[in-house]
Amino acid sequence: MPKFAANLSLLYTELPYLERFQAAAEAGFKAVEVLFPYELAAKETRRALLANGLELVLINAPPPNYTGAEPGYAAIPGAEARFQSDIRRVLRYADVLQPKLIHIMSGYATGPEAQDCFVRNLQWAADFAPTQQFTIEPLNPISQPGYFLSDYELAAQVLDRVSRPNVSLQYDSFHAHMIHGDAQAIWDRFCPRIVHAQIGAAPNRSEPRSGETNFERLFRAIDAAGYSGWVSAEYTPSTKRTSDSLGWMQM
Ligand SMILES: O=C(O)[C@@H](O)C(=O)CO
Ligand SMILES: [Mg+2]
Repeated sequence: MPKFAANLSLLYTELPYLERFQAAAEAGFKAVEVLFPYELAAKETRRALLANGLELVLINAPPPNYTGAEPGYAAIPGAEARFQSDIRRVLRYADVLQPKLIHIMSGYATGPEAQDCFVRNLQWAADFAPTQQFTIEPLNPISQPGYFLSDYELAAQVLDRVSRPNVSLQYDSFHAHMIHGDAQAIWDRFCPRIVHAQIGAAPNRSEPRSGETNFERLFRAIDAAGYSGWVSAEYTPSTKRTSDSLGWMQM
């Protein structure tokens, strides 16, 4: 079975943020991810990680997203200064939190100029922080209309042009299914360049087992690919308590 991590921005939201770490550890998770840990000082999140023996897999850049601001500036021509100052801020958090990965969000944009800008900005971030591993993640246009990185082919093209060893692909079974209609086919095609995976059923983004993706088959394929990264549970539980939604881990 793959190594599962818990996304604490979507799981355990029935609990206050700092209590989610203990709940995840009690459920057996050894690693977590937090999309936007910027509302609290980094040391608060660090304390919660240490107290519960948890590794931090991933945070997102830039802050914030769910509060209604733009989901990134990386592909927006003219916003380079904003992009760079956001990355510097995220790296200050990363100094304290030591996330394995930072997911850089493209923002809303379209066309060849946006792609050129995205490539340049990713190269800048990769060279500015050469020991940090970065990811990009295609998001589906129903959940994120107008988001630049909305396709895995496009992500592969961008990564080829960026050509930096510390910028790679983040796979999300929910988005992959919503974009391309088949999460498994996208895993099979792009797995050699995937350094981080997230899972959620489609189309309703609830726990694996429901929906149109065959997760038993997907987990077998992840193992067969020799993938050694984390597979993060990033879904909205259909149950009141997240702990009641974890049956899929025993598949
Ligand atoms: O899939 C998602 O929505 C996330 O992984 C994300 O980073 C968007 O904020
Ligand atoms: Mg995701």
